[in-house]
Amino acid sequence: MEVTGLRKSYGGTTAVDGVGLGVRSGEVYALLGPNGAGKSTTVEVLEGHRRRDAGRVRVLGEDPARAGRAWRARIGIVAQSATDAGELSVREVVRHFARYYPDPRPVDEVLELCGLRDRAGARLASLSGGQRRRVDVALGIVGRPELVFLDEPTTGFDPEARRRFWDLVRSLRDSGSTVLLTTHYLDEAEALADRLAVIAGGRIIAEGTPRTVGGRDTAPALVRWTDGDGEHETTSADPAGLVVELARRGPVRGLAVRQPSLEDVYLRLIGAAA
Ligand SMILES: Nc1ncnc2c1ncn2[C@@H]1O[C@H](COP(=O)(O)OP(=O)(O)OP(=O)(O)O)[C@@H](O)[C@H]1O
Repeated sequence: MEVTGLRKSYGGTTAVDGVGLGVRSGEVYALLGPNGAGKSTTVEVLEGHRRRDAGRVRVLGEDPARAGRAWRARIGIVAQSATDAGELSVREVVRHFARYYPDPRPVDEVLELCGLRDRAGARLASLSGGQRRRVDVALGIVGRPELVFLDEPTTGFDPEARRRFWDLVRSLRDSGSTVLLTTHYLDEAEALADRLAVIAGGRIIAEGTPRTVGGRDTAPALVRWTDGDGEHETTSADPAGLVVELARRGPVRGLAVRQPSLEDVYLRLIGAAA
């Protein structure tokens, strides 16, 4: 995916204000940002579901605004709003969607991958919120997509379901799919993303790997220790040097060195952009 100068307004509200990004084939790319930052609008333009006001967009070599059925069969979408087909069973709805694609995954494989095998015969209306969300994911991957859009896919998942879903995303990547993920869970971005971008006010304010974004790898570290004078805590741009110095001074207990977490960096970036 290649995006430059993407803009979109709704009436007087500027939702996306000059976004540029590139997603390489086979990577998991996460878009992070607060509510209303412009993530879904960006994703919807890339999916071909929303018209843009300006900018150049290429997805799998085509402009989503003009791409046809064959292009659509190569992408999978898990949108924010849930599927509504309450009277059908889980298996029926997955089988139904599989018919839209030229080379679908076997229905049982999809149910297994999404942790829905035990609920295959249940009507959608009888599922819990998290189980419904898994059906959305199942419908997004049944077509064996080259590119998968996951817009806040694990909202409402319990911790075990979230871990299973992470395994599913990794197996999608291992099978060669490219994944664009939006999420509010920073641990999810850290666990899954090869690269990520932070978006605020319709602009990308930082981009990098989970380890390096926003200067995370070079930011001062928090160092805590206890010695004969009591407990101490300080930030240091040279934590290794500080630790050597502390060891030279005398016995130290409870030594901990903590680099900023992705959440620390994210909150700093968002705060600076506000
Ligand atoms: N259909 C619409 N009509 C009018 N304004 C809209 C519409 N969709 C989004 N907006 C506005 O555009 C801005 C960006 O919204 P968008 O849904 O892209 O943000 P988001 O980053 O996906 O937020 P969230 O994390 O809450 O899903 C917001 O100010 C929102 O109110």
